[in-house]
Order: sequence, then structure tokens, then C-alpha cells
Amino acid sequence: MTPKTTSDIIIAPSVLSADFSRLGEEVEAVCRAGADWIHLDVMDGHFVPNITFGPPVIKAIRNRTDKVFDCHLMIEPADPYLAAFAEAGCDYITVHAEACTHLDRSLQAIRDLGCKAGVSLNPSTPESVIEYSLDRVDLVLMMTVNPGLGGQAFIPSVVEKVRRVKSMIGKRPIMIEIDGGVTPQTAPLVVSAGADILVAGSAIFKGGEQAYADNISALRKASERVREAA
Ligand SMILES: O=C(CO)[C@H](O)[C@H](O)COP(=O)(O)O
Ligand SMILES: [Fe+2]
Repeated sequence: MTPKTTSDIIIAPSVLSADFSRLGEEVEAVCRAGADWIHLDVMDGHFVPNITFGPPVIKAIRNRTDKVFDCHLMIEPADPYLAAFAEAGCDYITVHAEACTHLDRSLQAIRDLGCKAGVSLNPSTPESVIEYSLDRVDLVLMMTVNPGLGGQAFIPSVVEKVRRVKSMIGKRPIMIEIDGGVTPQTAPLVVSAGADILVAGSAIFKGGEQAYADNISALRKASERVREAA
């Protein structure tokens, strides 16, 4: 296998669009198909209008792969549950800025648990809310849909915000992750604005297991063309 370079785009399939009755098998299938990370959408029916799964389910699928478990917490409050997600085997834990009264404290708590700390911004949240916490951040997850559901349409106005966050980050070792409505058509827009990681649910978990590799490769090719041209 060719070693990854720092310019490689990371593809993180969101299991939100997987068949939950076969979650372990779906994780294995998408890893075989070329996934880099596994994106886990945790929803509480309070911060977002949907409920998914929590630490016990993540723990149950942790032994299916050694890929990075990228946990996107759409829960409010988040702080009381951070330790349980770390113990379940999450590598990155991302909280929403909108759901944390003391964002700085939540980010430090994630790092104290030995995990990488992510912060997510809804499409309407200005990037200024994270400006003074960047020294505690490993990843900025920028929502390109309103959180809570898979299969929604990409919101193009976020692309400019991605560009601003990239410039705000400067030389800090912080990755930008894009989540929502990512397809081979929309991926080039965010990659050219500075995205490092692409989350995709409905664009990957479609067409049956045999199509996952082609779906991932379509996203990778669309992104790499942009990076090569830059
Ligand atoms: O965080 C999310 C929703 O809140 C999901 O990660 C996201 O929507 C992925 O699904 P799709 O690629 O189908 O938009
Ligand atoms: Fe997500």
C-alpha cells in the first residue's frame, strides 16, 4: 500500500447511512472498501431532532477495525458523557460549540481523557466562536447541512467560512473536516477551500456493499484532482 502523504484527503464514512441491523459488518465492509476513518454520529433528540446511538454501540463495533473512530457528538450537555465515549474507544471526540457553555473546558476534558479534541460549527455559527480556543483544538468539523439527518443538500455558503477557518488556523496542526451533503460534486468546493477530511454517509452507503469502493474512490478522485491542481 502506498504510504499516505500529508496532502492526502481523509475519507470518513458516516455510519448514519449504514444498515444498523448489521452495523459491525457494515463497518468492516466500508473499511475493506477504502475508508480511512469511521465517523460516528451521536444524536440525543434534544440538541438535534433525532436519536441514534451511544457508547455501548460504539464499544460493540470497536473490535471490527483499528481505523480511527471519529465521534461527532450532537448532544447537549456533552461533558457528562465524554469519559464514556473515550472508554468506548473513540479516538477523536468532537463537541458542538453551540452545545457547550464552557467550550474551552470541554475541549481540555477531551484531551485529558487521551483523545483528540474536535469542535463543530453549525452552518449559521460564525467561526469567531472558536478563535480563542484554537490552542486546545485538533480538528474543526464544519457542518455543511444542519445537523440531525443524513441525506440533506450541501449548503454552499459554508465554503467561504471554510476558507476563513483555514486562514484563522494558520500553521497550527488543526485539521478541517466537512460534514453534510458531501458528494463527488460538492467535495472539490470544500477541498479547494482547505478541507482535510470529508465525511459522507449517503454518498458512500448506497448501491449495496459492492458499490462502496467505487463510491469512496469517486470522492477521493474528485478531491485529489483539486489538490493536484493547487
Ligand atoms: O452529522 C451528520 C448529520 O448531522 C452526518 O455525519 C452527515 O449528515 C452525513 O450524512 P450525509 O453525507 O448523507 O449528508
Ligand atoms: Fe456527522
